[in-house]
Amino acid sequence: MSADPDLMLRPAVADDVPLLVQVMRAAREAAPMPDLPYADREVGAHLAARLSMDETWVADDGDGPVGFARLTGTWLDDLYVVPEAQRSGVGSSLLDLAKALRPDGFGLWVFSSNVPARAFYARHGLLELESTDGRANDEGAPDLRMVWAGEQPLSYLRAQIDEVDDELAALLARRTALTAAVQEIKPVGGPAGRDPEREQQIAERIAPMVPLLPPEAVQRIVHTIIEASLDAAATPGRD
Ligand SMILES: O=C(O)C(=O)C[C@]1(C(=O)O)C=C[C@@H](O)C=C1
Repeated sequence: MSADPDLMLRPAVADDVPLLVQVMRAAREAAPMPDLPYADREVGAHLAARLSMDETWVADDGDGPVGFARLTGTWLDDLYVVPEAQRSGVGSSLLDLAKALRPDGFGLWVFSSNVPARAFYARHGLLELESTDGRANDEGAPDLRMVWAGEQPLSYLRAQIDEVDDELAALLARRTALTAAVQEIKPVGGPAGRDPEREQQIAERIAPMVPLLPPEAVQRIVHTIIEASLDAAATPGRD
């Protein structure tokens, strides 16, 4: 649907903050997501403090804010539209603005339960890249990281792959060192003398944490890592 012709997108000012708190609260209460775990005063103080650090944009229909978006350098941290103005193009206008302001792409977190918001972002070309059990967010509710991969999506996604590969390399280094340490106290005699039962337990324990891979694939990866680590531990002068 096309947006209200009177709709204006403008940078937020300090006077907007109390109304933005109301927009956020109304939007959250109407959506299938956890309640906001803060008082209005705390939300207002946070938004006010972020005004000078982030880019906060208000969607104003002439009678005041009906939605707003808050962008950091790489995240769309808030995008809220009051229930009465939803499905009228306000959210799309704010999201299009975010894309124009961050042509290299951005990420956002959405609660897994918020199926309408996930569908809205998917319709606008965002990808779901990661899910969590919610332990790390203030609401303790499962969430998803979605990204808009920007105008050069291959570059954006490759940069994300490089970041994850750095983490994988660090984990691989730690794990290889642990396999070598176990060999010091309980030699299995190199790749030939492995403990298949223990390796099976490891693969079965972690497979559910990698739902996008079949359990057999996780098992192959675990075995490959252990084999290579045992090889390295048995090869003098590698470290
Ligand atoms: O847990 C052990 O007994 C180990 O030797 C460690 C380890 C591993 O790296 O996880 C290595 C070889 C065995 O086949 C099983 C597991």
